[in-house]
Amino acid sequence: MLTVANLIGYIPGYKAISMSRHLVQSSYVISYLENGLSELVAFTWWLISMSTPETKEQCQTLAASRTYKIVMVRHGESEWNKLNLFCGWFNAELSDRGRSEAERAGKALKDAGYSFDMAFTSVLKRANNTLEGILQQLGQTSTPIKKSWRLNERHYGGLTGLNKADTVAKYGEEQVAIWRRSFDVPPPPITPDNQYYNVILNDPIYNEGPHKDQFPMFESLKLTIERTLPFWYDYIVPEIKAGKKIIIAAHGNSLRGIVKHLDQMSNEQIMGLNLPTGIPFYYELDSNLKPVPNGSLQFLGDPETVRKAMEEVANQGKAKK
Ligand SMILES: O=C(O)[C@@H](CO)OP(=O)(O)O
Repeated sequence: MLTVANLIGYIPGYKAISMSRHLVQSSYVISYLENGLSELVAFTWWLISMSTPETKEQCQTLAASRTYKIVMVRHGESEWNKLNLFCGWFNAELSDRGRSEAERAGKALKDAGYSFDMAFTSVLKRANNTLEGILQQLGQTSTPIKKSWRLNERHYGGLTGLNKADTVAKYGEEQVAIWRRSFDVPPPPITPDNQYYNVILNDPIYNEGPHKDQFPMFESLKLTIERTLPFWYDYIVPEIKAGKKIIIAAHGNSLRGIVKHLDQMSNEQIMGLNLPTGIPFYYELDSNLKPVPNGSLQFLGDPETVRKAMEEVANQGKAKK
């Protein structure tokens, strides 16, 4: 009788499948999928392999022991970081230092042996150009890139364009710290008299969303997470689970949202985290996308450089000396 099993058994290269049940393991399915052979054949094979309780258990054990490494990087220094201005959704350029940071990040990733199948970034050019700089160093400029406003920096509302140290002088360090790092206290909304109101609202980078009716006028970290996590689940998680090696080039606060989620940090814990510009970090996640032991937030940089760079970001919200 011509069954699917027999049929597969007669396809050269797949004969072994029907000869030995021991060979039927999910790792073979994964490797065949990764090698680009017919997904249909691999899927049929998987269906057959799942038909015995032992192999089903083997599959489950193998799947559960699989880990995933993902890399994230905050963009290099922007022109507005350099001027110490609240930037948010304004589309600032990278500074010269920012471009060098991107180049250095790419070199560090190359030296550590990284390569990527897929990249994610915001619609803001400081993150896009950082990613391009990294991919250039890796010799991987044809890596598919998915951009989304959901990975943007938080919208800094009425603070957009203000100097951080001047804002400290006017409102005090404590208030500025609350605006910058509290979990759910938003900055005041941006209003039409702000010179960047129309520049941001009518920027063609937002043609694909968000819709004008839902365009944010301010965002706390909580609100930022509420629009970043749907993108994480809908677009990033499926690629991670498909075994793709991914990099996310985004922003201080959109990445703090992802870090908070992955590490299940409390609202208080996340307040203390300042991500440095242009220093890549990675996570190693288990099959439930929870960090494995020692798998959370590992920077690719020497600890002293990372510490100083984090301190520099924290100090942007302090009074001028
Ligand atoms: O101004 C901004 O958009 C962000 C990041 O540059 O600043 P902060 O570190 O104050 O959240």
